[in-house]
Amino acid sequence: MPDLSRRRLLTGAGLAVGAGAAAVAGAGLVRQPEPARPDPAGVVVPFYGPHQAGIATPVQDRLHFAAFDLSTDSREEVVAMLKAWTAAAARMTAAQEIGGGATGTELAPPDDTGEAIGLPASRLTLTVGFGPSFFDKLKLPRPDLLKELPHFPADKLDPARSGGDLCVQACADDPQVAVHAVRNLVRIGFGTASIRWSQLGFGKTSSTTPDAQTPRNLMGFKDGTNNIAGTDGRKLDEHVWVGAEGPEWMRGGSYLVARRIRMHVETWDRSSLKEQEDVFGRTKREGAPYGGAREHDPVVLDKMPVDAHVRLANPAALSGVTILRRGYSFTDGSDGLGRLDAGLFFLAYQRDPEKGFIPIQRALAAKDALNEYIQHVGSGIFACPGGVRPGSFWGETLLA
Ligand SMILES: C=CC1=C(C)c2cc3[nH]c(cc4nc(cc5[nH]c(cc1n2)c(C)c5CCC(=O)O)C(CCC(=O)O)=C4C)c(C)c3C=C
Ligand SMILES: [Fe+2]
Repeated sequence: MPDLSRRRLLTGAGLAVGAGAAAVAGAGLVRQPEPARPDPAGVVVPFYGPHQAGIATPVQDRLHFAAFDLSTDSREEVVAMLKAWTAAAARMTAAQEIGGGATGTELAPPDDTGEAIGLPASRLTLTVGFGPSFFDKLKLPRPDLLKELPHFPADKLDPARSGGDLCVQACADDPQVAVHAVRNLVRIGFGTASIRWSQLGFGKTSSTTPDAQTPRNLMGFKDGTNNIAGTDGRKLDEHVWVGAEGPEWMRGGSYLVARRIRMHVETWDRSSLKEQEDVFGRTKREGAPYGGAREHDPVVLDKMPVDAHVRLANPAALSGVTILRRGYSFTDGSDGLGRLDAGLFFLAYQRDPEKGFIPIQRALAAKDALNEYIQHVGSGIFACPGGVRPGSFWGETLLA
């Protein structure tokens, strides 16, 4: 017998589908989340807080990232959708079914699609961002720092995998939980926003937990060694969280750059170990920087080849420029030419893209030895607002 939280109630998520999200908000029917239930397995990441979860949160194993386009220029409809999304997100991240649940009445489609019934929260986080076109479509003032990214040499961006008015980053330790969350947000958004492109990811390629073992990317190298730790409040404040310089709704938020980077793994696999290590300036097995013996030994730039990836991207080479990386590997089948469509879905959070991704990518695009083996094929930039308080909704201070 389902508990009270799973019984059918008249709710925002249910009404948003078909009747339109605006009707939900107007009628004030968005149900607030229930008090958190005991979490013996420690798998619930709190949804509310000064920052959105999913940025400094220890990186989960799986990703489902989705970029959406608005199908309306009505602010009221977008507000209604964001209210319904927020209410659903608060429930899904606590392993609660949304709306009237997955098995409400026989006579209507269930509010919750049901594939997460019985699954733990799996550390699900849902993080929302607004792209530059969101502001243009809704005639809202765009934050000064949210500009379309410049073109970088060798970019081969596919418009069908780039841009988007909004994005949702769903991360969880169980892929079914992440996919369920995005699917249900898509369903709620029907008529207001639709998916433009999406990306599944696995095998996190960046760690934000320095004590944990550093994960490896599909080139076989440890990735995330020199990253900002999610516990390093000073560095997060300096490089990731927007402060008083931003519009109020962005305080405690961050700018997200997403890049779908294809790896030519077949070419890579035919290169010598020496060539592979020279490309990064680190050893393959240990991940030690050239000139050092252990993974976390200090990076000494002039011990590395001049075009080594790490030498070019290290803050010491770029007047201190630092980002928080949160990428995932992907393998999306093959390309019809006998090659895997595999690579890195690169996600980076920063306080200011002009002092983060952009200068690093300019340096890498100009002379990174890695360029022979990769190609940037998708791109997006999004302003992720600060955290959500109980009773508020994603972007409230921007839109309300
Ligand atoms: C614009 C930013 C970056 C892009 C794009 C990027 C792509 C990319 N990186 C790897 C693999 C590794 N990157 C490593 C370090 C590293 N990379 C960036 C930035 C971008 N990478 C930074 C800022 C750093 C840290 C540099 C430092 O401070 O020393 C490493 C080494 C291990 C580590 O520190 O994480 C690897 C390996 C790939 C495969 C890739 C594109 C497909
Ligand atoms: Fe890198």
